Amino acid sequence: MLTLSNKKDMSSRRVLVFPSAAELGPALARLVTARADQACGSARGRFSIGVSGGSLVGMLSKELTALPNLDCSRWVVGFCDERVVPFSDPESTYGLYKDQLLSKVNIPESGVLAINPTLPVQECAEDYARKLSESFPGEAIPVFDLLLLGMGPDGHTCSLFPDHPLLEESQKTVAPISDSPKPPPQRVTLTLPVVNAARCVAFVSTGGSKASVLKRVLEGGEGPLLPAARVTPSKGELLWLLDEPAAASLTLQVERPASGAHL
Ligand SMILES: O=C(O)[C@H](O)[C@@H](O)[C@H](O)[C@H](O)COP(=O)(O)O
Repeated sequence: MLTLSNKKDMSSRRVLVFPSAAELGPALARLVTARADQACGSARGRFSIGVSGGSLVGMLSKELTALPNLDCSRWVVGFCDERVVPFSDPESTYGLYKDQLLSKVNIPESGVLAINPTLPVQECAEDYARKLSESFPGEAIPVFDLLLLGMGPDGHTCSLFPDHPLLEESQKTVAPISDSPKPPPQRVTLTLPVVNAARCVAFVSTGGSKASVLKRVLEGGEGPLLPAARVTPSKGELLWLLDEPAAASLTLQVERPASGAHL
């Protein structure tokens, strides 16, 4: 069983609120480059990052491609989840990153861990799990240096949806899903044991439409834990990067970092 504790001392969770998404973006870039420098300078000698779709694609791509001296030659980029559609399909998260980021920085092709969307969804998940295990040799659970996650208005993250049996997956590192409530229905996703094994997990959530679900995820409430609330890295850091509209309903203590501050 890929078991990891799901409990985390909430005092090690940081909720960081920025005036707007425009000010959050550069802070996200600083987080990524700081973690990349740290990882590349460690015995691992490389930086492994998992990225998500949604608004994160544009924000991350814009901020990273604007940096003058970004060196991605020792980066390994995986996908926290992916839609099983051709790369040329506008729904392909890889396709979007390829156009907006991967083709514009010096990440070697061998450093990009993408799905094979020509495979049926079950085989696609197995194939992606194999790629991860080859890229993280000797690790039963791949330990990413940084996972960047989004959260949908229903509290989903990766392709882990509320009340879905995949939330209980404890054997696989990557799971197929054929009944995603959010289209397209066929996807592959990292499982919670992999997400919770990461050294750092950062959610990025912006806009007033996220305010009520964020309150439930971060401050609790009735009913079962939403998928995003189940992201509680067993040893790693957990950061929530929000803008003021998304944080509007929160009453918990948050940090409001100064412009240019290191996270
Ligand atoms: O595959 C998907 O359907 C998206 O990747 C999705 O999971 C997204 O990450 C969240 O809905 C948050 O999206 P926003 O950041 O755009 O709100």
